Amino acid sequence: MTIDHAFLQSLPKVELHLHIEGTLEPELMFELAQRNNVALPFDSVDQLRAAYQFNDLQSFLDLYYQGASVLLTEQDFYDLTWAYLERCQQDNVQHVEIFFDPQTHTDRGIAFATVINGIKRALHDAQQQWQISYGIILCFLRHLSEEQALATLAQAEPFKQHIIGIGLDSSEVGHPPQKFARAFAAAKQQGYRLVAHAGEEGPAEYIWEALQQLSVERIDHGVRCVDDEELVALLVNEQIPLTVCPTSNVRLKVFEQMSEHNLKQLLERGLKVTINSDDPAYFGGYMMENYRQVEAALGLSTAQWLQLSRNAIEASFASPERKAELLEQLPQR
Ligand code: HPA
Ligand SMILES: [Zn+2]
Repeated sequence: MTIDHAFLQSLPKVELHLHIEGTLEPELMFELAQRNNVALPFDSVDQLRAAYQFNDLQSFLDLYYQGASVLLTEQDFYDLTWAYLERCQQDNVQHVEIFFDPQTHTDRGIAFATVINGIKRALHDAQQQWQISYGIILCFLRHLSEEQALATLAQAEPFKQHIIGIGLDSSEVGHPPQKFARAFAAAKQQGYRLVAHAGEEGPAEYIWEALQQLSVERIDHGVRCVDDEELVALLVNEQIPLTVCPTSNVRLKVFEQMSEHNLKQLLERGLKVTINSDDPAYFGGYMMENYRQVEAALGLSTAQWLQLSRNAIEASFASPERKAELLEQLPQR
């Protein structure tokens, strides 16, 4: 049968790779800039959106960190997160594990508490209103030092009950996972679940390092694993989830166009692939748009769509009860 919009919409979705700062739409950025008296180097929403032409990860990160400068108060973080959750509701996303980058904010003098309390309150409200379940994952910025990561981990301590895991993001090449081996060991000892970005622009070797030296349970992106057969075999055998971000990969030129994306190949080789939106305000696609573009370019079967959905539920850090609830919602075909 052909895959139609109604079928994709009906799939119970789980988002495992989403940077909350990457959901800041230009309209909200301008609204917050005005509210907080922050100057933006753009005259209009249209001019800002026109600047979203990226050559690689770094060209995106430069704008992404600049955009975050409008976020000052707890209400700003609430409004940011709430706007994202409204989109989740539209796209039938029922469980989210969102990344936040505390260092982007604490380095500007914003209190850790301001950031996490705003994010947390919006997630709590969405759970009440729409039964969306959630986890919060704190990411270390890998272009900064391991000492700074350890200091951030210490700052997180009073909020530990609100944070399910630790991740690693920002500029990948030149900042291998092993740089954060001690920080991840400390996080593991404190009981956090562990994930890391690896194999987006960086080599397959970084995926090995994330697994062996950081002990992560999931790999964020990971699409470059195909360069190493032994690694692919391990990822398949251990069923280590890859949180793949199709529109992000095309916009950051990891793949020139969606038809060249290796997602279908990864799936056919038995890797535990999931689909995620990464930074949807910058890459032009929330979950349904990612599903739609993948289907249009790669044409997956019904069984493959169900597999992707099942993978995301199983790969999540949701409770066994919640996972069972989500699995029950998969269409029977
Ligand atoms: O895709 C990404 N990669 C690395 N760092 C990031 N920070 C936001 N998005 C990303
Ligand atoms: Zn990411």
